[in-house]
Amino acid sequence: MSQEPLVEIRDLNFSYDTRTILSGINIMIPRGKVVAIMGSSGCGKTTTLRLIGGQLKPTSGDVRVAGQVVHELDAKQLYALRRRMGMLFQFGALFTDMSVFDNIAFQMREHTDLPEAMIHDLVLMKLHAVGLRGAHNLMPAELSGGMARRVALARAIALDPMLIMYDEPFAGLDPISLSIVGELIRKLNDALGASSIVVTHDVQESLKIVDYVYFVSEGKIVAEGTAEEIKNSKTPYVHQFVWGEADGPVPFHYPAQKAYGEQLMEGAVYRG
Ligand SMILES: Nc1ncnc2c1ncn2[C@@H]1O[C@H](COP(=O)(O)OP(=O)(O)OP(=O)(O)O)[C@@H](O)[C@H]1O
Repeated sequence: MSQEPLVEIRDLNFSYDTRTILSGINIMIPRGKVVAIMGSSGCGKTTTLRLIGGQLKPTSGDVRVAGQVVHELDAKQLYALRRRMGMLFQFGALFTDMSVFDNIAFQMREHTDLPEAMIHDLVLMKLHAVGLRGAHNLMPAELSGGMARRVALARAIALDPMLIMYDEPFAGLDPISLSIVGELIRKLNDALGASSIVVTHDVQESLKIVDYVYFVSEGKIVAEGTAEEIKNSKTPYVHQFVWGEADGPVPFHYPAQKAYGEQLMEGAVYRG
């Protein structure tokens, strides 16, 4: 992709203590585009989002957002940058003791000096954008899973962010809600003129709405391309992931110590 980048990740390495999570990652998110980061559980997708948001610092390499190196910002600059990022956390995570209205107004009250009358209108506009204007008085417990996710989307765009990050936006949704949420991700991105990053396992749903995909496996980018290129990819890992095959480069079994009996048979256990 040759467009102007909003997010640029260069030669990024990240470890928790001695455990390497990401190695040599290069990702570019152009302005106006929706980009997916896909890969199996534990491959480092959420970690990548946390590095972009500045909650974690790289071991080496850097993440630039709107031209700024995130880990070089001081607390005030980082706060200002985060204000321009919207985030949908895994499972939406609404505040359960606040109404739908207050969940969305929360961001505006925290980060702006807008008068309450204007916040009121803006909240209703955001809810209208996700088709839930009529639900503003409900509590999260009164929402279906799909509605709750849409409220979380409205909250993620409360401050008109330039970058929206979605961590598993499709998890646990029925097929209809899934496609509504997918279409909203695309529609909200384009209406705001923002860029979006969608971290997901859900290949089929995201291929319908994204411009570009990065595949991460064991902390490295193993494939990338447009949705069309990914669908037609012959790369074994991508093929296995896209078509949900049990056999392929991704092992079915998590690497385990051999059972005691197996070790005995191989003479691997010393019996003194
Ligand atoms: N605070 C932490 N300390 C140590 N290891 C961690 C910490 N947080 C995450 N990890 C490990 O880092 C690896 C990557 O985690 P991450 O959450 O980025 O994966 P993921 O690709 O988002 O997975 P999933 O799709 O299951 O959410 C995992 O093996 C996880 O166990």
